[in-house]
Amino acid sequence: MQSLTPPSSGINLKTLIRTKIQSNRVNPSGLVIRCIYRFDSANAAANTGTVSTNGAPASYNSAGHVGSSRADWQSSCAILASKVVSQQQNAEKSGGAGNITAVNGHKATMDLDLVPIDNQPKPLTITDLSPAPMHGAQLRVAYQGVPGAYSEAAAGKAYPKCEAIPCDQFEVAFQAVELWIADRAVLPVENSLGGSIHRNYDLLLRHRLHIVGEVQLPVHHCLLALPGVRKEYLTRVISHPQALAQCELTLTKLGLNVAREAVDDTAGAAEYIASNNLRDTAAIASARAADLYGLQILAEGIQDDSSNVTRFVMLAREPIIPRTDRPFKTSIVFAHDKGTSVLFKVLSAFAFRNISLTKIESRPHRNRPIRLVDDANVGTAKHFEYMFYVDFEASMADVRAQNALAEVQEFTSFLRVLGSYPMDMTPWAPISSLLKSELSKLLSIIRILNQKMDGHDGDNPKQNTADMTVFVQNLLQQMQSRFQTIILYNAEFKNLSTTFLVLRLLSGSFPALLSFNYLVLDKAALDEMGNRIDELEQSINDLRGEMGQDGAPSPSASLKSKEEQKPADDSA
Ligand SMILES: O=C(O)C(=O)C[C@]1(C(=O)O)C=C[C@@H](O)C=C1
Repeated sequence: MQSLTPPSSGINLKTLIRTKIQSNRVNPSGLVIRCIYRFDSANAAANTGTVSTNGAPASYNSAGHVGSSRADWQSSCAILASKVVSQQQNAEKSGGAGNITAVNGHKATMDLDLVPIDNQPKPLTITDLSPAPMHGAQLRVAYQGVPGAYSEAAAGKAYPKCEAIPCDQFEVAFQAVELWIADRAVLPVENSLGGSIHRNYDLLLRHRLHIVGEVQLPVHHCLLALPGVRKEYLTRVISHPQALAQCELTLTKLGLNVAREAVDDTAGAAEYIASNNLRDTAAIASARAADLYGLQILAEGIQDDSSNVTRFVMLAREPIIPRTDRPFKTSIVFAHDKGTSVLFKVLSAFAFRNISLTKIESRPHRNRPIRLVDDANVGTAKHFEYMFYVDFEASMADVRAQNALAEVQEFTSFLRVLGSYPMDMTPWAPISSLLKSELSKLLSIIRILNQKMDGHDGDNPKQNTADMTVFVQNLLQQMQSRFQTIILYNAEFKNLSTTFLVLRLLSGSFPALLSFNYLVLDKAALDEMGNRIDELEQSINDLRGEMGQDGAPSPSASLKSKEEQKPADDSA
């Protein structure tokens, strides 16, 4: 994965490492960084010591803890940074703003009238962690990414009015809390479409923070590009790997069979396009990222499932006191010397007590990834070893949970409670309200278009054709993207009256639009919009059939018949 960090005005990993390399006189091609990791008892035995980035064997110290000084901690983070430096060196060798190999290589000059990105908070980097700043009264919440990332929104949902602190890596967010730079971290652990964010599972084990809460955030992805860029110009789409995975099918449906490239976060992808003036690249990111970095939205709601949700956990230095007066969840991680055969026994400890599991995840047991079982007759079986992460619906204050864990402990060689915390019970945002808001935006676009077509907008009656062309193209692009969103929502939309209303309006508006737009829109765009209307109508008819509704006159039939009546040379 490429790494994008904020504009070069701030101190970042690159500068930290450059300084580090110079002061240590280390040859970059054989960079060896002294690193002491902090690990659990389960990991302590094997994961401490000197790590070599050039593949040289590592040696370990016996303490199994991070060194007591800040310098020790910083050097441990230099591992991340060394990777960044090598990427940067590659980028410098290969050159070209089109490559995302540079770490936040904001070298390209900006000739766009964009929102000044320098006003945005910069992601926290290793150097910012020393010395610890004075604490204000506001809760400081670390998240991974740059402003506009979904993690920032999750931080705001978890802790309204908090001071959200952007961090360039998940690891930095963990460390920020451990070093009292931040009070909490909010990190994604799983998504309903893309699955688990494995890195954070591994980091939960490596660090000593406690899960103190969870938030589930509906993730509504947009396709963003520089103003004026059209889908046809695109040769690649960049985003966080999770976001790329969540939009895979829709991108293909949109005809975007272009290269996909993974970067560190969604908003970072948007920022990168803006900073490097990349006209052949689109980002998958939030509407807020479009606002912040001056990009236009080419398509909205492009996630493959309209109810796309990411679950984030809130982390703190201290656990919260578990309660039983509201729904709680508990997260544990365990391993066993004898491998996976114990899994059934562990899980039955919950089943017998009627405790529901909400999630189970396995990760490689990094200390002992392989277990050899020798059998003189048949040879040697090589089993992979796992750490198991389980979330269950009960509070640690609940005696059922305590008994279940006492039993689990009997079967496992390692068990840790990652946290017992209130479940996110916020009501599900009904899809119809999202759809209604999309429809009302579509309606206002149609109204503006109608005014323009009729020459009633009055603000500039002498507007020349070129201005009008750009204006209408822009509005039609917005309409297309609203259509896309509506179609995605429509599958779940049961109340069809608003949809019919809009279609009727459209059937009134389109003939005028079409007659004008034969001059200003290419045929592909028109066809695409026509197809969308047909698809929408088809799905509405299907639903109406299912619901036994009376047939209203087909809006698109009326659109088509009006279109057929249009004179061939109608270009006014
Ligand atoms: O890149 C972002 O905006 C993030 O906040 C990260 C992240 C993730 O890690 O899954 C969060 C939510 C979305 O699922 C996509 C990306």
